[in-house]
Amino acid sequence: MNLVITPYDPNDIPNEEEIPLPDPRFYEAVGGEEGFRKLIDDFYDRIVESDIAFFFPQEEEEIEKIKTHNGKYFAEISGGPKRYSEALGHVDQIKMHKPFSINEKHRDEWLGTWREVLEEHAKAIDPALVESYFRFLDQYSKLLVNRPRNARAFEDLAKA
Ligand code: HEM
Repeated sequence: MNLVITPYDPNDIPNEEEIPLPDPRFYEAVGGEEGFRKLIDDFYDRIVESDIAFFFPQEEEEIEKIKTHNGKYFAEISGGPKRYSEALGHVDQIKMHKPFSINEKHRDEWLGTWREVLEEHAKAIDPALVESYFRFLDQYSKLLVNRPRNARAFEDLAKA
């Protein structure tokens, strides 16, 4: 499987409506509810150990909530049940991510973490399905970068 992180270019941001959703067969291919939950568990377990851990709560209980809540979103976009939108309606993810100052390095780390998870758990799946999921994340994450790369990071300011 070929999971490509395309470079972030502030002058070439995709239109949200034009980003193709992942192939809806991805959810079942990865093992439905149980299989998908394993992906999500592994993703957030790695995130809290990653270079972007500072964005996320560290308490076990809070991470559990995030796994359950955010997992519904990622399952839904992959062809799973529409539990996220049933609970919340339409959520503007760009607005939702505004409180977090995300730069392109953070995006790389976030996508790199997903790539590790997929390479580990989705080895046996049709690569085209996995690639369609990753391509969505790669494109959509460009909309969530909201801070220039060379801006002083919050974590640096906190250290100063
Ligand atoms: C670019 C790197 C990204 C960073 C650093 C990031 C960071 C965060 C943080 C800190 C939160 C709040 C804590 C939490 O609930 O998890 C969050 C929530 C969330 N993120 Fe991201 N995110 C990124 C990319 C994405 C992408 C590409 C998507 C979707 C394709 C996404 C979907 C979500 C969702 C669904 C939530 C929960 C929103 C809600 O409260 O309902 N994130 N993200």
